[in-house]
Amino acid sequence: MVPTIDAIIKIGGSAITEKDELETLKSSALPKAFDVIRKCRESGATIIVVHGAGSFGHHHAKKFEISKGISSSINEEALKKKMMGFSLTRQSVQKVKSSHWYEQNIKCIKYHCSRISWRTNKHEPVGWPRETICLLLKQNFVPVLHGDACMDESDGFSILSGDTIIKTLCSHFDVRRAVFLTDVAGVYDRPPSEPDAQLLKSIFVKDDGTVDQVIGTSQSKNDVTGGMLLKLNTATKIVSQTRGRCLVFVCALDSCDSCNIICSAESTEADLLNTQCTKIMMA
Ligand SMILES: Nc1ncnc2c1ncn2[C@@H]1O[C@H](COP(=O)(O)OP(=O)(O)OP(=O)(O)O)[C@@H](O)[C@H]1O
Ligand SMILES: C=C(C)CCOP(=O)(O)O
Repeated sequence: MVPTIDAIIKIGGSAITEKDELETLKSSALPKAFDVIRKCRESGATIIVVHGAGSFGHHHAKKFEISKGISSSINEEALKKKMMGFSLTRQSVQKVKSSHWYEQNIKCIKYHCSRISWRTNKHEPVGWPRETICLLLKQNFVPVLHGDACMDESDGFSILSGDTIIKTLCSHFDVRRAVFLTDVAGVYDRPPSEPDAQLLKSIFVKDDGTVDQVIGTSQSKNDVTGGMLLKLNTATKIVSQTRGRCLVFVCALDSCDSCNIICSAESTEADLLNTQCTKIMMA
């Protein structure tokens, strides 16, 4: 049986870390994330949490070019360096401390995206721990997952983003909402740092999976998973592959609307009119 998930929540690396500073958490952000998760649980929602890596993971992955995989002509010295980079990337992601998650009394289990549990081929997941996630949900735990450096069947190594994990979960489970919590209010028509950037309240996905709006994006200099562009591609794929059954939202972690967006079961257009977020849905 396909489990129904009320919401998959991405706690973005931009929201919980300083992406330009190596391995730096935003001290006030994790409590906010736990607050959101706790409130969703109190509302009775079945949720899965995926956290981003931010300044944990991306820096090492970039330095050692992990997402380029292992070239067939690589020499022994370069291979050694690559393997060290793979290991450092994975160790770095683990530093977004496991203990934080279960100390919060939310019944979360952080499930590491280990080499064995998630495998990719050409950077797309081909093996993942479906049964374990189903078992955690059945036992009323909140599975907490994250992206990582993974083994790739074609390229040796790959970088698997939490956003891609969410896309995979949405194509195998009956997910009603995917909510990306970041450090900005939603998707803007251009990078929010640019003058006159406008928040887009809605993005409509056409039958062919494309969107009409022209959206300019940028990404942090250390980002190896594509920044807002990957998020937008992921969001449109989720909406089109579920034929709009799963709604996607992008919203700020510190928005007072985030719990409403995640938990209110059937919030209407009108309910969301005054919320600061972007809703991505079928045209
Ligand atoms: N058009 C845009 N609309 C909104 N944000 C944008 C846009 N272009 C660039 N950005 C930047 O994208 C960032 C959010 O995307 P990012 O990929 O960093 O999210 P994340 O999921 O929080 O990060 P991570 O991948 O580390 O988990 C914001 O900090 C914002 O400045
Ligand atoms: C960079 C790594 C290790 C993967 C995490 O990707 P994210 O979820 O896009 O932050």
